[in-house]
Amino acid sequence: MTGHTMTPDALAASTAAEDRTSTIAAPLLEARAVGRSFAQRGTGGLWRARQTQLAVDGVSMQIHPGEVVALVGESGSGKTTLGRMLLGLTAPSSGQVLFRGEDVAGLRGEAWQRFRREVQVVFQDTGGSLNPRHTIGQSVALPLRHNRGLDAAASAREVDALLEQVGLPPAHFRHRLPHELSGGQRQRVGIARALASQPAVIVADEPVSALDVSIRAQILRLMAELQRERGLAYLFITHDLGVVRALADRVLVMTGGRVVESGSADEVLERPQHAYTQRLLAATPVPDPGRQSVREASTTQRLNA
Ligand SMILES: Nc1ncnc2c1ncn2[C@@H]1O[C@H](COP(=O)(O)OP(=O)(O)OP(=O)(O)O)[C@@H](O)[C@H]1O
Repeated sequence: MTGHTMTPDALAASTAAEDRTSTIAAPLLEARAVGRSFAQRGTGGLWRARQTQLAVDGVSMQIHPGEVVALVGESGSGKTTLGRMLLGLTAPSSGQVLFRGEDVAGLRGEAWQRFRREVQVVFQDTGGSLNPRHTIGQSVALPLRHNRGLDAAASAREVDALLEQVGLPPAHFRHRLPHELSGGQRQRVGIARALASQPAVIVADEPVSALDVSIRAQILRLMAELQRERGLAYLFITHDLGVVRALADRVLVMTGGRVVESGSADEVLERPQHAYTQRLLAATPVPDPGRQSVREASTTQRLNA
């Protein structure tokens, strides 16, 4: 199957049709013609010359259980804004975001809590958002106590299991403070914290772009492993096409707030149809055989970043 360039509606219909998982599982997360505009301050005066800017313009897309979807595009194309709408952090100006078929705008009480638990985020500098006075153990315990209601003993056991899973030996890291960790180690803590809520999907917004190149592959390998082991779905927001090749099942290409092309990672990277995607690929060489090495990495390769 080849990639496509088409209108958002046609794209949504095609995405649903081409995705074999759509016939067996309802989407976890779905954007239906979502748009978001922001007021922009004009240059002529403080508030007089206000204009609105359409950061996301009628995007439709779906993320199914266990699926890794990459969202690529240049800076300013609207990727983060779309991700924030899928996370419920930014309200759409138009259209709908659905979680397990229900409009997120209408979720209340337990349904809203379930959405907040099951849809987690890992930011570029997730480690930077850790409370500097909380130990790593306390930071990871917080969602266990709040979101899952575990008692102190159960949450201590789970903290250790989670730290172990992200490659941070608990005896060594549990009592440390964030400033005592490297950037890669802090990002592992951020991943552990996201996992603590037992998510079905993680929105990962440039999760490795702040890290040294040598550390990036380790974190990507960890994320690929966790995805496989836990059957997680990811929305991977990135401008790094190497990451797409390494991890993604499906790719959406955004420019100017719109999705202009979608398809399997191989289709889009090997046979890009849209001129924008072709330019993006020409501007960014995509290293090969990373896909295999990251996807098939074994747990023994997990290193402390
Ligand atoms: N809170 C906001 N207020 C005003 N404008 C905003 C806001 N958030 C985003 N924008 C604008 O919307 C557009 C899309 O931004 P967005 O961050 O979604 O793009 P992006 O593709 O994620 O870029 P990057 O890769 O640089 O993060 C940009 O022009 C940005 O300036």
